[in-house]
Amino acid sequence: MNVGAGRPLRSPKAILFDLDGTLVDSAPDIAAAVNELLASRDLPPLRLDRVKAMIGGGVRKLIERAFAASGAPLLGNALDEANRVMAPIYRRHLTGLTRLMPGVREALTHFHLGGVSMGVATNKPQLATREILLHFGLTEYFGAIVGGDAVTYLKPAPDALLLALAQLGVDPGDALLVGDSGADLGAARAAGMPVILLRGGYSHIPVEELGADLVCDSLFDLPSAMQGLQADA
Ligand SMILES: O=C(O)COP(=O)(O)O
Ligand SMILES: [Mg+2]
Repeated sequence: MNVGAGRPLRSPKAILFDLDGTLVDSAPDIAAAVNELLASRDLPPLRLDRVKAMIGGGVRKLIERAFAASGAPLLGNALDEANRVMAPIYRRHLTGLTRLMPGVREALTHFHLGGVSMGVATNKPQLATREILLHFGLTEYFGAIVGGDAVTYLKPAPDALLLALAQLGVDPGDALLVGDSGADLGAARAAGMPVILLRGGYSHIPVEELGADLVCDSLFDLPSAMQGLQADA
């Protein structure tokens, strides 16, 4: 565990959540969007597990990885153009196949009742993020919702986390990030926040190997895992 991480890990003033792979299992919708884009270029579909490993770096990075994996890498203007074509496709595949990750409502209710401020900091575009949270009736839990297009640099840069915390009025040292990937880990470290990573998300590296302050099986376990931390941790 990181020095100084103990108190905000046990009783943070604010918790920021990643979206894809943390609050929602959105990979089936994202794969549907990617495969529709690939089909429009006469390329065969990618399997869900392959697309999962491409999620977490924003939509442009997803497209870049998908075309590279399909043997048709895109660079510069061609990637920009594919990104433009993807935008309306992506918006049609936000909630049809997407489900909440286990324990989301329980964890959000728990922290809400405990007076903890909450926000979302994701590399997914802002409007898509809002639409998904609205679909699942979760918007009201969050005092800040920051998407990847609301900041200059995506996670692992700290920008989205710092903007969300500024909106919540909480210092990074009093807050905690819950995520599923190396991008989340990097962003939290750059922002000076402790980080809990969940198993079962979209990290292509086992989360135990990423160096988080704590690793949990799911959001079901999060409150008890936090309470179980030693007072002097
Ligand atoms: O759009 C993505 O790459 C997913 O973003 P997230 O894991 O930061 O929510
Ligand atoms: Mg994620």
